[in-house]
Amino acid sequence: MVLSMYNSDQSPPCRACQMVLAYLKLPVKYIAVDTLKKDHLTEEYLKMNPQHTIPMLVDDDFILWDSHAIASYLVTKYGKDNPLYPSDPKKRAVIDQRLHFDSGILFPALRGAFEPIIYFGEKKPRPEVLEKISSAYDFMEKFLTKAWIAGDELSLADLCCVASMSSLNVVMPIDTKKYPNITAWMKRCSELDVYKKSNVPGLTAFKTLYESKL
Ligand SMILES: N[C@@H](CCC(=O)N[C@@H](CS)C(=O)NCC(=O)O)C(=O)O
Repeated sequence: MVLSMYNSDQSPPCRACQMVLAYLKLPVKYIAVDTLKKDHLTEEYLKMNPQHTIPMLVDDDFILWDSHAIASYLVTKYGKDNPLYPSDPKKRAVIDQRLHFDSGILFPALRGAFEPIIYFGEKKPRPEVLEKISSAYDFMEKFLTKAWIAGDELSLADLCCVASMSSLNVVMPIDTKKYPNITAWMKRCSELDVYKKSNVPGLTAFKTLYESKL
């Protein structure tokens, strides 16, 4: 097995995969992709991933993109029966639902906020974007009735959602009084070794970049 991942530490979906790789203690070679320099739009990259997104995993001759697909592939292939992504159909289904929530709600809200600022010179997030973030926070608060986003155990869904949520917190700080469940969950996540090792450095770089453009 030779794993490589096309990566940028600032990218929340890349950080989610980094946390999964670190959790499973898998050796990986990171290949830096600078989207500001359009590294992801080269002919060579597009041949591998026509959707030109990062993260992209290469496992020998197998190529896979999308952080959620990568995260579940890694546990299914290399972390058999790991509680991060249990094989019990109902437990797995709830985790999948939260992963789709990240993919369909959290990350699009984040992307809608940071792209116009980082890439297109806008100076503050648009009001409709802030409304989407606020609605995403409302959903998260309701989901978080247990310690972790999919129940009593830490799962892939926590690692993916916290990469997005910690970045959304840069764009629109989470109101600790209005969102006590989110606040407690974010604290729990921030105490994980993988969060400290694989989310904090990229999150700090994302914050610095985002704030430099305001
Ligand atoms: N749903 C995808 C989103 C990936 C994504 O959009 N990544 C951004 C960086 S944070 C990217 O690749 N942007 C460049 C592009 O889409 O062309 C995932 O979870 O991997």
